[in-house]
Amino acid sequence: MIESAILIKQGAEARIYTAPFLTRTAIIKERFSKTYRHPTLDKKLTARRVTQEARCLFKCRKSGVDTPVLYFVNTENSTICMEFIQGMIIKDLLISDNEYIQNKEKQDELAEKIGIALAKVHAVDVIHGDLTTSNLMLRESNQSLVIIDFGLSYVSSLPEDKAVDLYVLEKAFLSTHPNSEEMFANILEYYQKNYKASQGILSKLAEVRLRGRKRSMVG
Ligand SMILES: Nc1ncnc2c1ncn2[C@@H]1O[C@H](COP(=O)(O)OP(=O)(O)OP(=O)(O)O)[C@@H](O)[C@H]1O
Repeated sequence: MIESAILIKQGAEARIYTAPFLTRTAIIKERFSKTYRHPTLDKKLTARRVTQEARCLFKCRKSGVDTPVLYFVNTENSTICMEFIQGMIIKDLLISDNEYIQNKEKQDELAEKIGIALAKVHAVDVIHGDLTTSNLMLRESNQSLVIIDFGLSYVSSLPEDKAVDLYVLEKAFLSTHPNSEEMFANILEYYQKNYKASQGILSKLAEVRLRGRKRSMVG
């Protein structure tokens, strides 16, 4: 890792650093090896994951979703270098910013941005894989909604996969932000308005919810 990099997060799968990049600040995400895996297999799987994350990030950005700009990828040392987003994490906004907690109009504005961004992601068949309010940010400069952390992303055109993506976000919303049912319903409304193929996905979402409820009753 470059000398001036500062470790900001040590996760289960990756370390996240900030580091200077030309005249800017970059985020460097370094995946580390899993010691329980055979070294050759591990190297191959880690390289595949790094490539997949970079591909999905790039695919979304190319189609008009605001994501960090991809600076470079190095599969040899399993790192992705990308733009550092100056802004607020949506989870923090909804937990500690009174403007958002109390103002329905502000929440609706945010729901529209999230719904439109998700519609664009799914329209190019990217499944984010880890949609939570921690992986959504608002850019400080222009208040644009930015999607981060494509670490579990993959490409699929299946309505079922898109529905599960939405379900994961719904679960995250309802478990992290009390009384956010209306806001999440608005997100889905904007998603639907901005994505022609959404009908089948929303029907699948109803099925996925039902399965989730049955599972939690058994468990
Ligand atoms: N491009 C970015 N700009 C600004 N901050 C970022 C960026 N990428 C990541 N971060 C910060 O680092 C944190 C961890 O990044 P990321 O979610 O990509 O890693 P992770 O280890 O996969 O985390 P998680 O456990 O949430 O899956 C984010 O929650 C965010 O605070």
